[in-house]
Amino acid sequence: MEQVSGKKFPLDAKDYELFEEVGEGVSATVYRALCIPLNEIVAIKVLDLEKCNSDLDDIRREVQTMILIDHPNLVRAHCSFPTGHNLWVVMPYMAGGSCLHIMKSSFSDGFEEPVIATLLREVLKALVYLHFHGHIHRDVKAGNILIDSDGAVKLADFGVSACMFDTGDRQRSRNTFVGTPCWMAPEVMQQLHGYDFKADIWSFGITALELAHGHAPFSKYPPMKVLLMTLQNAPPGLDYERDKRFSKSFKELVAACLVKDPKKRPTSEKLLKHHFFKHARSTDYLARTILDGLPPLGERFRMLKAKEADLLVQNKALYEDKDQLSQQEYIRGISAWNFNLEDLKNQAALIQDDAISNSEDSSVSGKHRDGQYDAGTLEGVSPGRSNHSNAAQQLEDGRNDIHVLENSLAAFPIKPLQALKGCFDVFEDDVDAGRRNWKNSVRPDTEQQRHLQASAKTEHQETGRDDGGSTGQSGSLPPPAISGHKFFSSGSLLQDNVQSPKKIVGDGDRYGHLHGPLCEFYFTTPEWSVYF
Ligand SMILES: Nc1ncnc2c1ncn2[C@@H]1O[C@H](COP(=O)(O)OP(=O)(O)OP(=O)(O)O)[C@@H](O)[C@H]1O
Repeated sequence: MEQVSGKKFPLDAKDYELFEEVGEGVSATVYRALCIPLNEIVAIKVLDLEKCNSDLDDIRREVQTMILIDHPNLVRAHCSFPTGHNLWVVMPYMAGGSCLHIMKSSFSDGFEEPVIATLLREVLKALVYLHFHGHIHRDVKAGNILIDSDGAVKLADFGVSACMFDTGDRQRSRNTFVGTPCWMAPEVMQQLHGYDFKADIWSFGITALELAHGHAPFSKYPPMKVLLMTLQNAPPGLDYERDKRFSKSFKELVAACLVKDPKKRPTSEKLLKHHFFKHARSTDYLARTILDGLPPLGERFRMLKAKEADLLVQNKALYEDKDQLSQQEYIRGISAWNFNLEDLKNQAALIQDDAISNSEDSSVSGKHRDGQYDAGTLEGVSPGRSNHSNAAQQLEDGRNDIHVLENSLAAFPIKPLQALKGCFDVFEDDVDAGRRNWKNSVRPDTEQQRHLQASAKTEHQETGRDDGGSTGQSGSLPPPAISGHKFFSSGSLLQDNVQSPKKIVGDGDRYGHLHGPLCEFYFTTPEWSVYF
C-alpha cells in the first residue's frame, strides 16, 4: 500500500470502481475511477502485462519512478498492483486531459503564445527536477502534458510508456515495431555516442512547435521519412514569415532547443530563465482560456474516437496510404506509429528526394541549401535523385535509403534495421544467405532477438571494441552502441548507454549505475512483489 499525502490507496481492484475510458495508449487504457474507501476520483491506467512481454523488471522500475517522483509538475502514481494479467497504476485524475486532446478538440491550429509559454514553463520545471535527479523523461510531447480542472500542468507517462513502445500485441502479431520518431532527438536515433538529458530538450523544442501548430513537425509523414528527415534536414523551427503571430523570443527558444549538437542545447535550468517565459501567466489563466467550455474528458475522448472511426470509413482508400495511417494514430493521440515489413519495403521505396530534402511542413524553416547538409547531417547521402518511375529504380532508391539508415542509425532502431535487412536483402555479406525473399526473410521475433544477441556478442568478441559503433553495412546488425550496455531484448527506450547528467561513468562501470540517483535507488528497492 502506498502512502501519498498521508492517504493510503488500497491495492485491491475491488476497492475501485471503473467509470468511463478517458485515454488510450499503445498497450494501456486509462479510466476515470473512484477509489471507494477514500471516496476520491482517480485515473487508473490499465496495462496489459501479456502485451508487455518485456522484462518485468523494466516495468517495475518505471512504475517505481512514478511512485518516487515528488514534484507538482509530474504525475505521481499513488500506487500500482496486478490484477489478472493487468497492471493497474492508480494516479491523480487530471480532468482537463492531455494538451494533445485539447488541441484535437478545440485548438486544431495550436494555442496562443501566452498559453504555450505557461504550459512550457510548467513542463520545464518538471524537467529541471528530473534532470537534477539524473533522470531523462524520454517522451516529452503534448500527449503527455496533462491539465487539471484548475489549470495545473503535469508531465505524465513517466517511463511506463517505454515497455509499451517495446512490445505490444501489434508488434508481435505483425512483426512491427513502434516508436516516437517525431519527438526523438537525432542523437537518440543515431546512438553513436549514447545520449543524455539533452534529448529531452530536443523533444521539448518539438513539443513547443506542436503546441504552436497543433501538430508536431513531420507528423504527416510515415516513420521512415521522419527518421530520415530528422537526420538529414535542417532542424525544424518557427518560420519568420508563416509564424508571424509568434514573438521573436519564442522563435529563439525553439531554435535554442532544436540544435542537432546536443552539447549546444541549453540545460533545462538555463532554458527556464529564457526571456520567452515573460509571456507566461498563472495556471488558472489556462483553465479560463483553454478548458472553459470543453465537454468532460470522457465525452471528448468518446468524440475523438468516433471521429477516428468516421475517418476510417470515409478515407478507407486513403487509409491504405501509410501517411494516413500515421495521421490516424496521431489523431488518436498515440505517439507510436506501427508498421510492418511490407510497409517498410514500400515506404523506403517511395521515399523520394523531394520528401527528404524539402519539407512541405510549415514547421520546417531550414531547408537544404543546394544539396548542402547542415552540421550533424549525414555524409555520403546523395542530395539529388530524380523521380524514378520504374519499380527497379524505386527499389534501388529504397536500398540507398536503407544504406543511409544503416550508416547513420548505428544501433537504433534495432528491430527496424533487423527487419529492413531481411526486407530489402541489401546486405551482401548477410550471414543468413538464405534470406533472399522479402516475405520469407523475416524470422519470428524471438529468433530475431537470438540472432541479434548472437551477432552482437560475436562482433564484440571479435573486435574487442568498446564503442560498439558498427556503422558499416555488415551482414549482422550493429551491436549496442556502447560496450557493456544491457542488451534489452525488447529494445527498451531505457537503455544503458543513456548518460546521467550528473555521472558519466566509464566503460565497465555502466551496468546498474547509469541512471542517476532515482534509478540507482530502484536497483536497491525490495522485491517486485512489494509493489505488485
Ligand atoms: N492521470 C490522468 N488523468 C487523465 N487522463 C489521463 C491520465 N493519464 C493518462 N491520461 C489520458 O490517457 C492517455 C493515454 O495515457 P498514457 O499516455 O499514459 O498512455 P500510453 O500508452 O503511455 O500512451 P502513449 O501511446 O503516448 O505511450 C493520455 O494521452 C491522456 O489523454
